[in-house]
Amino acid sequence: MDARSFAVSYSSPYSPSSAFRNGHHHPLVVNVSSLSNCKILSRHLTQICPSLEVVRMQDVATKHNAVDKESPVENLKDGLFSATSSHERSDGLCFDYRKDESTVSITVVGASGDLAKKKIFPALFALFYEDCLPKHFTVYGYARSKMTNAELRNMVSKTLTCRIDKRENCSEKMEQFLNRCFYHSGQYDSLDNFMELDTKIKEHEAGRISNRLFYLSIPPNIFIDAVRCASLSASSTNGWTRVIVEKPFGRDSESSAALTRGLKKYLNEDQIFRIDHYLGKELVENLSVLRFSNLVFEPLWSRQYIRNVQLIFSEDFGTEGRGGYFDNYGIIRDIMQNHLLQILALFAMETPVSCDAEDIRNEKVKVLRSMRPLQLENLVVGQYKSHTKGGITYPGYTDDMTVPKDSLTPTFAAAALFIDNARWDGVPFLMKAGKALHTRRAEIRVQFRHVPGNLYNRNIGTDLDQATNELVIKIQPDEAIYLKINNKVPGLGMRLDRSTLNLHYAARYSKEIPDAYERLLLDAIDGERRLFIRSDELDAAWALFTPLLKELEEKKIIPEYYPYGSRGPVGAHYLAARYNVRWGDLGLEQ
Ligand SMILES: NC(=O)C1=CN([C@@H]2O[C@H](COP(=O)(O)OP(=O)(O)OC[C@H]3O[C@@H](n4cnc5c(N)ncnc54)[C@H](OP(=O)(O)O)[C@@H]3O)[C@@H](O)[C@H]2O)C=CC1
Ligand SMILES: O=C1O[C@H](COP(=O)(O)O)[C@@H](O)[C@H](O)[C@H]1O
Repeated sequence: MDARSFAVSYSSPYSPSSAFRNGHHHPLVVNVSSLSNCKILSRHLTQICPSLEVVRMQDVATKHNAVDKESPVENLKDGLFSATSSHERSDGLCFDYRKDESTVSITVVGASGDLAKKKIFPALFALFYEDCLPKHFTVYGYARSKMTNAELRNMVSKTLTCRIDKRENCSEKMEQFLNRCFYHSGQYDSLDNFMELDTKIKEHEAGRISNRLFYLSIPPNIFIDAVRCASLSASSTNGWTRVIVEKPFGRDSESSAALTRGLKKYLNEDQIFRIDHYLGKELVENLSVLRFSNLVFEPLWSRQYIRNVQLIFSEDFGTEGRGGYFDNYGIIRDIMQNHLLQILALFAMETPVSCDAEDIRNEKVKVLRSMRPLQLENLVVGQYKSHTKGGITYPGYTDDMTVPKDSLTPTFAAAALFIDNARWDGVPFLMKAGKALHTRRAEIRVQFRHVPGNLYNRNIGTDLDQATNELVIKIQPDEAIYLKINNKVPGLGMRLDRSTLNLHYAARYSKEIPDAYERLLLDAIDGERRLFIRSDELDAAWALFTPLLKELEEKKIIPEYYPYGSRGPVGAHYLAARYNVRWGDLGLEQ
């Protein structure tokens, strides 16, 4: 940061406009107390001066020595950002100051792989298309495969799509994006190869402040090698360096702790962004909004009114090509211990002090630590077998060439979990996750208690369960939030039926819903950690599943076989019935 910068402490009475109107032709460097203040101020600034570029400088001053020692910004901490504009306006509100503009270099480690092609490059392009990426950004693909820049661009171009609702300038934008993508071939454990990458990155940084994001899109056995080399040979010397780590974060408490120890040899906890892409899904992000910004839900959100909660994940395809990875993990580690448990924690946590990452993650950890470790008697496991339907034969799990023929790895699991705290005592949280089932969906179902002394019991019939309210949060596909209520059928008689108050996203919002990876990548670039998993959360999550996973493997529990494309093992119904629960996704009306 240049010595001509000046600092202003942001508190609510401060008006950013005064600083501009005073005619300062310097970068405005503002110390704000929190990320949300930072965002509010940033909005104010850009309203006053639309051509202004606001750049967060988080971590710059504190972590590295590159800040000019004479600079008044030397001691500023989190929330620091600078504002610069490239266009001077005639009213003098804006100024031209480019020297301290920062760059963001995003390296996709494992760029030749499935996730990079399917999710990461398309998400980066979508962010670019929406003008969400910083002005000076560059993307690097890194992997062992030999490729030229042109070959990487060609590979990436095949998976880029534009928003359906905004197709203008699509091919032009794609070309601009691809021109910012470069490839470097190297080994994941080579300090020299990462040094070469560093040289390339520096060329593009052209002396600006350097911020670097590494996305580890590689198998977990090489995470530490890659982090060691990236950190020692290619981390930023004057800006931030962050690493997005993909799951799996180990396969039990011990291996997860070892991975964390390995990562922390080279990184601080706040440089590690453990991704759980379900946290980036629109309806999962909306869960807290639904609970904490609507008076009608939060008072009902406890054992007093809620009978059970169901977290359901189902896919209508098998492991298809990922059997080698999957067989070492199974559905409990692949979906339950992370995606479904994260949703459960958000669903059940107490009101956080604020929306700041640490406040939310503190509450999630408390929920996880209040849970009983999963017991074998509360678990049903299944594995899909081959099935022929309509002349087509669908393969069984062990038909996959990469899966051992005698594999007992579960591709389906149903579990009953309990939170032993005052709010949720005795409420079963039922999870169900499976591959090769009859449908693809992810949803949360909240079944409420019966209405005490219901005046209308006579008009409902004998099945009271069918008449209780159910709130469904449909995460995917076809996002929706709907509440099942009882309603009088219009007419002279008094007959009740089940109706639905439905917030169907496609009907309500014309804007296309961004992919989870877009939100998460943007957050990682912004240094927003709210949707990433902290190490103590991870430890608490593994503590719930590790003893059971060991028992399953030691006892060689045989899964219940279910046909490809079916509704899964019947054992899941018995498990639910033990807690007087009926799975909400299997009824006639869903
Ligand atoms: N694919 C998906 O849908 C999802 C993936 N993930 C996680 O994301 C990460 C990446 O996944 P994905 O892209 O599917 O992985 P891939 O198996 O496609 O591997 C990515 C790249 O890593 C390199 N690689 C693969 N195996 C090895 C090896 N044994 N030793 C060294 N390098 C290797 C290859 O690049 P090269 O040979 O060119 O070096 C490959 O292109 C994994 O951790 C995975 O668990 C998480 C959620 C979903
Ligand atoms: O993490 C994973 O998620 C996918 C499902 O993600 P979705 O966003 O398509 O619902 C799953 O297929 C995969 O097995 C798992 O590793």
